[in-house]
Amino acid sequence: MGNIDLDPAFIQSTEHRPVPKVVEVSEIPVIDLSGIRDESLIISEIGKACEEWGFFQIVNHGVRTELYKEVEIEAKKFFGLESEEKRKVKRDEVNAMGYHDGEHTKNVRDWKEVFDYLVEDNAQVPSSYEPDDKDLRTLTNQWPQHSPQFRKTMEEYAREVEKLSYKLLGWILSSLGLVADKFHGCFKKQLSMVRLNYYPPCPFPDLALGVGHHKDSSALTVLAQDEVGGLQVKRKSDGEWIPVRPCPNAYIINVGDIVQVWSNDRYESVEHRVVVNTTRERFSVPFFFFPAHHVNVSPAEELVSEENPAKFKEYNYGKFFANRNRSDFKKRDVENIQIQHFRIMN
Ligand SMILES: O=C(O)CCC(=O)C(=O)O
Ligand SMILES: [Fe+2]
Repeated sequence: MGNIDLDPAFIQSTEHRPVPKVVEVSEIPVIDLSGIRDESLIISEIGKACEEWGFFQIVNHGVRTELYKEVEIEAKKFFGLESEEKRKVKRDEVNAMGYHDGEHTKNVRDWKEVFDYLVEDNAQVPSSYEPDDKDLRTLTNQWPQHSPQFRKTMEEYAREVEKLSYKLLGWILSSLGLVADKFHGCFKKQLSMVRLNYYPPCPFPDLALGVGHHKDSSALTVLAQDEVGGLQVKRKSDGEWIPVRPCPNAYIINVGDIVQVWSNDRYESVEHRVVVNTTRERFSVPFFFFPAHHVNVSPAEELVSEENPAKFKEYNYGKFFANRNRSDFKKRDVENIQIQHFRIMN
């Protein structure tokens, strides 16, 4: 039966038509963290996922579902305010915390609005990325005044996810044969922050992205997403963009640049991006587990040997952070700093 003869009653709407090429989607692993499970099993599943994907989802993670629901409610209320109200807590060149609607990833503007806050308020960071400039400045949280509940909810949420992050880091390090708390001290006076992301519907989803392709500079990231979907991960095996299917009450965990360096390249910080759509707004909440500014990052000595020399030179996390937050690279059209710049070519 040719198309011309087809009774229109058969014709599916565009979104439901089968696509000619069926892409086989393999999913990132889902790992069950329930306390009754054998910890060594959890560790080996995490190790395998870090090696193969750099991404995994976790369920039964212990963070209360109702608490995250409150975060979502407060985030929706906040982004629904008049822009004049949101701009009262706008971040600026000096203080990187607060509201922002013009973020760029790799010099292209992202289709999103964000609100950032520190897990440990205040935090010290280098004033400039120049290696010889020893000046520090203070980052401070800015809280919107429209709802007394906002700050309380966000602070409680940050504390819960921070606890989870230490556990996850411990398991990741154990899977590498390292002592679980080897790097815990690096997070005293941490720069960790929570970001509320709001992606409005976009009339040009084929032209713009919610977040352009990037890798996280964190040790690891703990991300909550709603049921809309949009996050895509670059599959290590073939470089295909694979959607991360929303899974109720799960967190998405990804290896960040710091774990890549600590692991001496065993675990890679994998590229990801966010696509937008024309009809549905989307919310997501990443927790970036960042060390203190004075921490110098280099491969764990246990993972370096004559046969397996260090793949990275040491770098200072504070300077890396300051470099990422430079206000001049958009204008100068240069690439922002990457751990690749510290790679040792053997
Ligand atoms: O919204 C998401 O799903 C991911 C956002 C993200 O990758 C980021 O903010 O670094
Ligand atoms: Fe990211």
